[in-house]
Amino acid sequence: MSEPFKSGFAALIGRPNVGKSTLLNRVLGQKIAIMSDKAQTTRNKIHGIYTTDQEQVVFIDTPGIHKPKHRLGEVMTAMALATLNEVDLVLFLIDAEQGYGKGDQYIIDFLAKVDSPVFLLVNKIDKVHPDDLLPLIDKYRSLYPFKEIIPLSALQGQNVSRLMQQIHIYLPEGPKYYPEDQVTDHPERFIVSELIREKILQLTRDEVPHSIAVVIDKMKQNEHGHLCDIQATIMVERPSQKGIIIGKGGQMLKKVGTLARKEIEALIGSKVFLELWVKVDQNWRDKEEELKNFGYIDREE
Ligand SMILES: Nc1nc2c(ncn2[C@@H]2O[C@H](COP(=O)(O)OP(=O)(O)OP(=O)(O)O)[C@@H](O)[C@H]2O)c(=O)[nH]1
Repeated sequence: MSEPFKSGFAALIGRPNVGKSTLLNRVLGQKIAIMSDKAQTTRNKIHGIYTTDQEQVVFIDTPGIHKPKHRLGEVMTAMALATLNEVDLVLFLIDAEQGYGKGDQYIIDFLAKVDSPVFLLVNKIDKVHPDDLLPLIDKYRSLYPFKEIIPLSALQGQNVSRLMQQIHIYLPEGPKYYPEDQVTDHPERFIVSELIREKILQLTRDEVPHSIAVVIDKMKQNEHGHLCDIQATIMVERPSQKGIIIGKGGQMLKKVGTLARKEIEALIGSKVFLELWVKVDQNWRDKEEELKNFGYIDREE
């Protein structure tokens, strides 16, 4: 007799930069979540969907949990907590090289309020000596009753299949929530805005903080589906940031546009006409209305 089909939702949490997007991409085998070596690139939840003959795991890539510094931070933190209590499994990712830090204690305090089973995933083991790994694991084990502790490397792939085996064990019996060829339920618009944001962060290095947002004003395919017309606004907090993003003679914005356009074309499979604008709006992060516009708060609330 064949095993029953299992399915469920797994939330990926951890401090910024521990490798959540890298792990999600490794498991799903393609670029869905946005990767960057900078903190806080993933703002919204991204559902990555992993389907085999035996199971379907819907991954929720929550934004890095951290002490809120402004209104946006509070909203993100509240969203993350709500998510953790809804899911079947919480995957708490840490960076083996960075070791234990205050940010992790903050998350562990959160976990005390969560009923879902929690795995500790010790990532980036390719960067540490095995002798340093055991004391680190002992330290975390003393802080929280993790159901499983799995050292792995999201980048190189070590132990990722073991992680998937353990996830399977903990999943409840359930239906296929999504068709098996679907890997994300996120609207293309969101992925497009994240791709543009990623390019800006990559090209401007540390000159532009993470306080930028990209809003897609228009995204329309022409009748024959050969060309997609996209207009997007990059929101910054200060005129100096606007200057950096536009660059000398518009060079930087042009570069951002070219790189983003190529990836968007690959994503949607048609030619893209991309127009970018930059707008200064001080303290947009603190404005409730703006948060709603960006989709961080439900309009119904
Ligand atoms: N050496 C090594 N580097 C890794 C590993 N996993 C992730 N990284 C690197 O760590 C950096 C951050 O990875 P991300 O996947 O963007 O981290 P994240 O947790 O999604 O970050 P946020 O979106 O900011 O929360 C990138 O430069 C990755 O290449 C790993 O297993 N080994």
